[in-house]
Amino acid sequence: MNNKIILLISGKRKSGKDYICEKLKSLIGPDKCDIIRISGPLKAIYAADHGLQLEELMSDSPYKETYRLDMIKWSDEIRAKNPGYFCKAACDNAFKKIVWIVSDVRRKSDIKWFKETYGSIVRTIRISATDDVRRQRGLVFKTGVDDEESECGLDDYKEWDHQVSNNNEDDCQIAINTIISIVEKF
Ligand SMILES: Nc1ncnc2c1ncn2[C@@H]1O[C@H](COP(=O)(O)OP(=O)(O)OP(=O)(O)O)[C@@H](O)[C@H]1O
Repeated sequence: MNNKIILLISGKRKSGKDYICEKLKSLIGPDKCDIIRISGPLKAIYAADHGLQLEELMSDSPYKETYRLDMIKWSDEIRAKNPGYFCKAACDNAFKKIVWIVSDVRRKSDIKWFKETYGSIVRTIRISATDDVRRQRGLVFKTGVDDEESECGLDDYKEWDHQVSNNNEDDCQIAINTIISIVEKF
């Protein structure tokens, strides 16, 4: 089954990327749609390289935070040599579905790789929420995370196909409707 559309989702921490992506997947249907995380194989490769437990790295445990900074540095070194390395690994490992939702697009090089690889079926979507709302959802600013490329690399990107807000349930519903109508056009 070939992809008909690939949605690249970007947003700051706690903007609600996972929340919206999970809703989209259940509305479109898991038989037609899957969520891809570029950080999925990244964490698996990092864990294997460093003798760590992948399950703990993937969960929301304090353990994950301990390695977050080092993982960013390590992956930046790999990306410097091959910018699409982790994007390709994520796609290679993904189930073939009509709709792929890539839920953690963080860099201009991620968008470039997807557009070069998949062309016109790629749509870019930026989700935003105010700083207050993000803090209410548990965001605590971390130097070395929130001021790094992995978090800020797309702040000045201007070519989003669609931009949606997710400050509350009403916003979320509008965002979902907007994205579903994009998918239905394909
Ligand atoms: N529209 C919404 N209504 C209610 N709760 C929401 C909404 N959007 C997100 N949340 C909640 O806010 C928290 C953060 O959302 P989520 O994990 O989806 O953000 P994220 O952008 O994926 O964050 P991170 O980049 O840190 O993984 C979660 O607890 C989620 O349930």
